[in-house]
Amino acid sequence: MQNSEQPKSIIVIFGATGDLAKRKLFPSLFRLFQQGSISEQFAVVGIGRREWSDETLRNQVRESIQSEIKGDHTNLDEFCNQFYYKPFNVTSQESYTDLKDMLETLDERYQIGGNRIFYMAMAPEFFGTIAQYLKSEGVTDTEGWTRLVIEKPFGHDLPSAEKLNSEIREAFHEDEIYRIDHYLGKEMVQNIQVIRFANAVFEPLWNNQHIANIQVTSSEQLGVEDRGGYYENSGALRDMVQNHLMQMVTLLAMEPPLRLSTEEIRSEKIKVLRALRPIRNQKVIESFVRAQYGQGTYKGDCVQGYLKEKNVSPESQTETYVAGKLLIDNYRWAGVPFYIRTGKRMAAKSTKIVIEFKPQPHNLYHDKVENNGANLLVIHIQPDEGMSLMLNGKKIGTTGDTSPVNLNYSNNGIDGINTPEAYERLLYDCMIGDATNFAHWDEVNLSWAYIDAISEAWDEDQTKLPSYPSGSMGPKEADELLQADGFKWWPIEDM
Ligand SMILES: NC(=O)C1=CN([C@@H]2O[C@H](COP(=O)(O)OP(=O)(O)OC[C@H]3O[C@@H](n4cnc5c(N)ncnc54)[C@H](OP(=O)(O)O)[C@@H]3O)[C@@H](O)[C@H]2O)C=CC1
Ligand SMILES: O=C1O[C@H](COP(=O)(O)O)[C@@H](O)[C@H](O)[C@H]1O
Repeated sequence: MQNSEQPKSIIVIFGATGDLAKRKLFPSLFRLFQQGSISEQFAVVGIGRREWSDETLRNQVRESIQSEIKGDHTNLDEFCNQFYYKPFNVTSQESYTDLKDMLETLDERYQIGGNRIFYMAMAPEFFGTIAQYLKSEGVTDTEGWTRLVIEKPFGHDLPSAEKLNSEIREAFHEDEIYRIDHYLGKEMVQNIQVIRFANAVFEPLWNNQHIANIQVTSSEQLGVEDRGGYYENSGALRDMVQNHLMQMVTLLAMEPPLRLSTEEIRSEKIKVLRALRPIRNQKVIESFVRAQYGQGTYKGDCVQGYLKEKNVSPESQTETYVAGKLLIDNYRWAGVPFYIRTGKRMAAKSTKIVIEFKPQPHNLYHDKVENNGANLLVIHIQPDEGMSLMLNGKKIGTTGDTSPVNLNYSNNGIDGINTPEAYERLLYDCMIGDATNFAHWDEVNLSWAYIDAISEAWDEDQTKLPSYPSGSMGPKEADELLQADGFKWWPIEDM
């Protein structure tokens, strides 16, 4: 990645002693630094309660980079020396005055011009308090720009998201708020728009005349690991569907924006969410399947079911798997189901989008093959990145039969390097003030409204949660969801 603009700013990380900072933020900042994508006029201030010194934080940053980034570590010391640490409890108002003084000193030292990013890498219950103290104690009062980066989850449901939003809006304008959805930083998620809007062959077919259904799968092999406490209050619906899967659906379904500006793109995505057919009560039960992983296998080893995981109630009704059918009530998509599914402890770690085109009105080859293979466009989000187009060709030989042909394009080998980490792009976008790949409040609001109706129906439904064996692709109920419409899930493991 080569960026022409070299933004300068102080990045204040609330939660710098935590897991996210260590695994994602420090390595991403280092990559940007190494590429020259951020100017040398930057400083990072880490905050946590631990009584660390600047030196302790710098050592942590160094270790995190050495373990996360293989290869070139040139300029690592230079990079680490621009990190500073301030221990305080974020609920203590007085500490913000010291923070303000510290930032002013660093601003002067590195000639940053008052630009500040406040990154909330902490539990969400602190977001509102931090934002309010940043404002009341004058930390946001600078000559330059100030931006707030908010990690997920953005609320637990619509009312809590509204409350959080109104708290942070007292201190920051909407255009200063960057709500992270790390899927929006993934290479191939960003490529959805390009595939659609830069190819004359796809856009004319991108509608209910030609598309039979769209399937979005994001499966994981890992279980909840040590996040049982968080996951018990979340479940797959809130953890993955409300944000990542809904975002992918909006990108697939949106109309072409007037231009590629943040406002125009967001406006089209919001229209998709507004067009979602609302579902309640029995309709939820018919359109959405939830399930929990049971005992099974993971990479050949026997693993326990969800109910035996750490910090999980043995009676838990929390879903670790969701499959659902969304309908979008507009001219383009009337009658086209968007099927989504996500789960933990599934057969593969994979995120893929399959666009299944309608069959031709008449099969000229009916005397040789009853049905030609379906034409599929597959967008490979991860772990492999690329796309493939499943067509039909003539079977080699004299029979004249048709046979499937797979046109495959893979990003993976192109530059011989991995594509940038999602966090790397998103941090850079925030520094240059590009909010396109962050969620606007209206998107969050509309997706919570849709999700809340599902959780309400599930809360009232007394039926026992179906189980699926760890290492499988989910429960049979998810297959039945598509069979009822005459479709099937396309296998994602071997596409
Ligand atoms: N980890 C990940 O991969 C992902 C995390 N997220 C989100 O990012 C956020 C952070 O997650 P994660 O890093 O895993 O969490 P951790 O529990 O690892 O870290 C929490 C951080 O908050 C700090 N902290 C807690 N209470 C206070 C306080 N009162 N005052 C000051 N600092 C405090 C801790 O510092 P100390 O202990 O020193 O006080 C620590 O640095 C969460 O919102 C999570 O949902 C989102 C996606 C992925
Ligand atoms: O946001 C989350 O995403 C991860 C999956 O992310 P991916 O980039 O590895 O696909 C998921 O494991 C986690 O539960 C969820 O909070």
